[in-house]
Amino acid sequence: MRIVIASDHAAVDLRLEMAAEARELGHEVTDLGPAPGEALDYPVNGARVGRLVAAGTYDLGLLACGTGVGISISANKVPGIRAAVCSEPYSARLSREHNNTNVLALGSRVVGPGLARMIVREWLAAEFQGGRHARRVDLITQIEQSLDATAHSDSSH
Ligand SMILES: O=C[C@H](O)[C@H](O)[C@H](O)COP(=O)(O)O
Repeated sequence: MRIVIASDHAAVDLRLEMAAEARELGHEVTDLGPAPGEALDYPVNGARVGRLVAAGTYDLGLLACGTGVGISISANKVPGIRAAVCSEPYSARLSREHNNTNVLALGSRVVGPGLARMIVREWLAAEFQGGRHARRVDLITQIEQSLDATAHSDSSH
């Protein structure tokens, strides 16, 4: 698969580890940086990766910051992005199988390199299961597009 990866300044080493794992698994990986020593605010690269995945330029995105939280929130602001921050492989796998995540975020101050590689491996190997999960992911998309019935009933209060 075509994968785009990026981080902020707090997660350069972890990002390189994640990129290496994806490449070793045979994926085509584009690394947007930043370079070691370069300061970069996490929303910049969260949004960049989100836009590139939402546009279909890449199949999946990998992100990292200190906790994975800020950069995943940033990516999730892009319509069409379902980013999950994970610190163990089970949630990473289920995030693909049930939630059809298209971006995975990890925290460099949360997980070590070995666990990060395992999480990336599990996430990349998993596949969306569809079925009842597709209905729920469609509901998420409707929320994003303000098309869900709940949004209309809320507006009457
Ligand atoms: O969610 C935010 C991330 O964990 C950032 O990596 C973190 O806030 C960066 O902090 P600092 O600039 O103090 O390294």
